[in-house]
Amino acid sequence: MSDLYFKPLQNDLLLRTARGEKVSRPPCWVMRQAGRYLPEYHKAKGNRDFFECCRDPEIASEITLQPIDRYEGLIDAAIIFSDILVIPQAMGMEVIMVDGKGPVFPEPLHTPEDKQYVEIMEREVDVKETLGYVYAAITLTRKKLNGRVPLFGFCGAPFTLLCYMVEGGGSRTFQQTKTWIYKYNAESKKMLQKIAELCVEYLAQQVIAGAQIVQVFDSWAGELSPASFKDVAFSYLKYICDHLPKRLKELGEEKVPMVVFAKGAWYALEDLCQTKYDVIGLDWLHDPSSAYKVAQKYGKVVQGNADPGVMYGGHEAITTSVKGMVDGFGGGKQGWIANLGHGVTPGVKPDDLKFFFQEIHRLSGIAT
Ligand SMILES: Cc1c2[nH]c(c1CCC(=O)O)Cc1[nH]c(c(CCC(=O)O)c1C)Cc1[nH]c(c(CCC(=O)O)c1C)Cc1[nH]c(c(C)c1CCC(=O)O)C2
Repeated sequence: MSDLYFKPLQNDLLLRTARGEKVSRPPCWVMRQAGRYLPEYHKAKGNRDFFECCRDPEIASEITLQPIDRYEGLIDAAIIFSDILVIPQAMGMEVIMVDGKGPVFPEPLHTPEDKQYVEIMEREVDVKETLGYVYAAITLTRKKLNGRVPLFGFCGAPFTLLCYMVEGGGSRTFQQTKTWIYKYNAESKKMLQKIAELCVEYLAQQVIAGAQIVQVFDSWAGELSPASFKDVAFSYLKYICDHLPKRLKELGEEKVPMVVFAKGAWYALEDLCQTKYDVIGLDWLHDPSSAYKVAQKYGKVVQGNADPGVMYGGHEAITTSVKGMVDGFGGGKQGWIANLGHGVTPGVKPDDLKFFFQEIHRLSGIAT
C-alpha cells in the first residue's frame, strides 16, 4: 500500500545508493539522530517515560522529525523513534528505562530451567498486534514527512536482544551472556531462533506501515569471538535477510533495502557481504578504503563509519575524519552511505553534527 498511500519521495538519494545506483553525492544520516543531544528532544519528551513516548505515535513521530527539521537539506533519511527492546517487551518481559542508566529488565532470564524461560519459549507472540503502536507511528511519520526523505524501520538483532534479556541491562563482563551461549548453547539457540522469527514479522509489518528501508542492529556483536559470532549471531542475522523478502512477498509487499550493523564484528565483513543484506554498516574499527574494497568485490554498499568521538574534537578533527571517509569510500559517488560508526552520543553539540553533515556535502564535491 505504501507508495500509493503517501506523497512521492522527493529525495531518493539514500534508497538509490542502497540499491547500488550511482548518485551525485553520498547520502548521509546518523544513528541515534533523534535523541538526547537535541534540546528539542527533551522538550518534547518532558517528564514522560521513554517507552511511553515510543507508544505514543504523535510524540514518536514528532521526535523522529526533529533532526529532519533541524538539518533540513543536509540529511537524507529519518529513522523511526523507538527502541530495539520493544521485542523483548512483546515477548512478555518487563523493561524499564532508568534515567542516566539505560534499560533495565527487573527479571532477566536466569537459566533454561526457569519457569520464565519455558513460558517465553512457549508463548505465542503476535507482533502485529502487540507492536501496533510502532506501525501507527511509522504511518503517521510517513505522512508528516510528506516525501521529504525516506524512513528507516529497524529492529535489534537476536544476539543483542538475548544479551539484554539475560544480563538485564548493559554489561561490562557479559557474564550471563557467556554463560548462556557456552553452557546453555542449545537453549540459547532456541531463543535466538524465536527472536529471529519475530524480527522478520516485525520488520515486515514496519514495511507495510510505511518503512522504506530497514536496519538490523547487532550492537553487542563485538563481544564475541569470530567463532562464536558465527555460531550465535551470524546465523540469525542471515535468517532475517533470507526470510524478510519472502515474507514481504507473501504479504503482497515490495521488498525494501536491508542494512546490517554488527558492531565490532570487523572479522565478519566478508561473510556479511555474502548475505542478502544490501548495505553493510561499519563501525570505526574499519579502515574505510580496505572495507570499501571488500564490499565492492561483492557488489555491496557500506554505511559509516566516523568515530562518534570525533564530534568532541572540534571542526578540524571533524574535517579530517570526513576527508578520510570521502577518500576511502571511493569519493562518495557510489556504494557509500555516510554515517557515524555508532550512534551520536548525548554530549554532542547539535551544531558540531551540523558541521559534520556540511563537510560531507562539501568534501564529496557538492557544496551547500
Ligand atoms: C543497543 C540499543 C538500544 N536501542 C537501540 C540500540 C541499537 C543501537 C545502538 O547500539 O546504539 C536502538 C535505538 N534506540 C533509539 C533509536 C531511535 C532512532 C534513532 O536512531 O534516532 C534507535 C535506533 C532511541 C533511544 N533509546 C534510548 C534513548 C535515550 C532515552 C532517554 O534517556 O531519553 C533514545 C533516544 C535508550 C536506550 N536504548 C538502549 C540503550 C542502551 C539505551 C540507553 C543508553 C543510550 O541512550 O544510549 C538499547
